[in-house]
Amino acid sequence: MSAVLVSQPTRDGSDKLLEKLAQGIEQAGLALSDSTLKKLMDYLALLQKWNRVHNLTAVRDAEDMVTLHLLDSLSVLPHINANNLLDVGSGGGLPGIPLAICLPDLQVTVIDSSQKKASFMRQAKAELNITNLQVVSGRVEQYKPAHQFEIIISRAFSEISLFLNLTKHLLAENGKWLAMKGMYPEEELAKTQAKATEIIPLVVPGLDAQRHLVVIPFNQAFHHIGAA
Ligand SMILES: C[S@@+](CC[C@H](N)C(=O)[O-])C[C@H]1O[C@@H](n2cnc3c(N)ncnc32)[C@H](O)[C@@H]1O
Repeated sequence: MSAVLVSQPTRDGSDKLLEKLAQGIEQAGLALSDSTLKKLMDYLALLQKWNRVHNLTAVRDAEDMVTLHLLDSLSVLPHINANNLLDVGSGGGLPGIPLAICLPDLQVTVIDSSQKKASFMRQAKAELNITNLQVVSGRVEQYKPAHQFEIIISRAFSEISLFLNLTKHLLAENGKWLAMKGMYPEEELAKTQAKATEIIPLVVPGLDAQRHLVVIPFNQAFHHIGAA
């Protein structure tokens, strides 16, 4: 009797992506529940789906999205200690949406001047039921919210000095700006009189490229900007 070859059931792509995400989260020293991981995966699937038609991000490969978008966004998680946060120029929701998913007690506002990107973020909020997420469509320098923010963050938005200037009316007096950067941003820092109190190297599992988080408290920047 000839041997019967029984093939292993193949894991579908979403299993592999979930495994990659779970491993990265563990390597980053973060502890997230299974339901949070699932929501992050649902967000990724939605981003991929919309990206096919609406060109929300240049990163197209799903595995790259796990590293370059989810794990990169979540690398700042240990540095978020606030009640509310504004993510400026959030695009497809990065880093704001992953942060909102992982920190349900944090009120997250995401703003983008592109209607198309804001529509996607509204869809993500509705489909994934992210109740602590507010989506604003418009230019941040014209944004007039009812309250100021304890943290204003941006990734791939602008040089540090412009980021501070466009958002100075939005930061609470005890608040801080967090600028997510690649290489140590020596030139950008030289161009602003605002003082970064910390420049924290970020570790993104699976990524060799450098990442830095620039921390600028309100009281280290406001007077310089105001005087400019
Ligand atoms: C390079 S994308 C970065 C998107 C996202 N933060 C990321 O890391 O993938 C910059 C985003 O900033 C938005 N943007 C540019 N100027 C803006 C402004 N003045 N106010 C609000 N959003 C702005 C653009 O529409 C774009 O989506």
